[in-house]
Amino acid sequence: MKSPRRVAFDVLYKIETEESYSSIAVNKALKENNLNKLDSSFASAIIYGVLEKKITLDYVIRSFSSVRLKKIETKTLVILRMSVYQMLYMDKVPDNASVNEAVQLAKNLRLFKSSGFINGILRSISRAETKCDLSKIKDKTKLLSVKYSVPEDIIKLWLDSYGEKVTTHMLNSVDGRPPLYARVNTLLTDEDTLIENLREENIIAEKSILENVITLKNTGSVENIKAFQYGEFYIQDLSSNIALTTLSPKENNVVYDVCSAPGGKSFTGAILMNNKGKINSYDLYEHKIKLIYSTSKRLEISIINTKINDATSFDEENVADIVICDVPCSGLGLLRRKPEIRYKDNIVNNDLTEIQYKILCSSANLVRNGGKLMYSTCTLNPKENNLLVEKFLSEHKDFVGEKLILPKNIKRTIKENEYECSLFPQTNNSDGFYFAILRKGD
Ligand SMILES: C[S@@+](CC[C@H](N)C(=O)[O-])C[C@H]1O[C@@H](n2cnc3c(N)ncnc32)[C@H](O)[C@@H]1O
Repeated sequence: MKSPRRVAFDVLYKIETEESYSSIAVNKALKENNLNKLDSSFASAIIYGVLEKKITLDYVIRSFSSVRLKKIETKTLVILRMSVYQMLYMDKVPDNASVNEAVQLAKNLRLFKSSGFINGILRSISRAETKCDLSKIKDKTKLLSVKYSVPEDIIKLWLDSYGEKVTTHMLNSVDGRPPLYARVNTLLTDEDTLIENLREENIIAEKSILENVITLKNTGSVENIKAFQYGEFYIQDLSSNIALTTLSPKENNVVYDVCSAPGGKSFTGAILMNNKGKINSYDLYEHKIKLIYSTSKRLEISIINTKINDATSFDEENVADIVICDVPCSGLGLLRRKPEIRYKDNIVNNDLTEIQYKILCSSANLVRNGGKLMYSTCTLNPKENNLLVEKFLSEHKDFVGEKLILPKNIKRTIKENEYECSLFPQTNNSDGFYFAILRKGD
């Protein structure tokens, strides 16, 4: 059986070399290696911690290494990061233990030449009074980047777009595991009964700041929970729930959800519509469409029709009361949930805006006169959000921004047009998210 450190190493090496998603790689590795609860949480803490703190850890390694970071081969670097992470952030692990374990791991991986190098660097870090000395960094963007382990181009984007106060609050909130939110399926149960049922299964379930959205802890694998199997809830972040509650679809509406998989916004729409009316849920990929179909069945939702379609064009004859346009995006609002996203190349200067704009324009043709169009992303980048919607409104004079009435308890972080809202993790404890609601003139 593999040790938790070895499992953590395998996952981190895989993410580093194959661009796997952390949550998928972690769940798979924990299941395959049959680690007990304690070892699983130790391995997960190292994996997520190293991913979150990679830039900071590399800064420390660079300060103590005679070899340039780029010249250190990947397996050795991963072992160094794991050990430095334990020394810097895991108080319960004595430095000596983390160094010895790192050297042993290197030997187990037959990295005999590197084990001396690893031992040397780690021993000097462990002896140093100040392990991470940021005082030498004079540039503000670089300092924030190393301190919070977020690449400089993202820091620069946020400083320029949202200012220093909002950016530092956001950076302070991107570490650690985010809350796990679940939407109550009020077609089948109510919030209090579901919480009680979950507590009977030893799950810590609590109300959130939004009605019918609860937080879950101590779940283990969600698919094994009885209330989940009975269709009484599904996992959906607070941010999407805020957007859908604000959009407020009504019974007997016709709704088109043009980029819908895995289906969260369609399900919440159907529940708010009391399973009366019609929702067409489109997506580009068949395997993703199948997921919507199977979850609808579990939730006993009958008004969703799934269709494969490229949302840059439609051949629908009928128009809808509401069109939801939740486009593919750079995902900068998800740094807490998927820490590895931040290190992708060109995440800020991406070329997604072209397809996002195309999808928004083709979706606009599906809205009836007087109907609503919601544009949303899970990113915090004005180019994909505010500026794109501003351009749309300037080129589509038949649409106007609709004043948003946010649900009770939900607070804005920055001043924006009244038809749009950027949600920041530090304010409502949601993922970062953006949505705008536009109405087509009668
Ligand atoms: C942000 S996700 C949607 C999440 C979904 N609305 C929810 O709440 O569960 C974006 C989706 O757009 C789909 N997509 C990407 N390009 C597309 C296109 N050209 N046409 C339709 N769907 C597309 C992706 O497959 C992905 O499922």
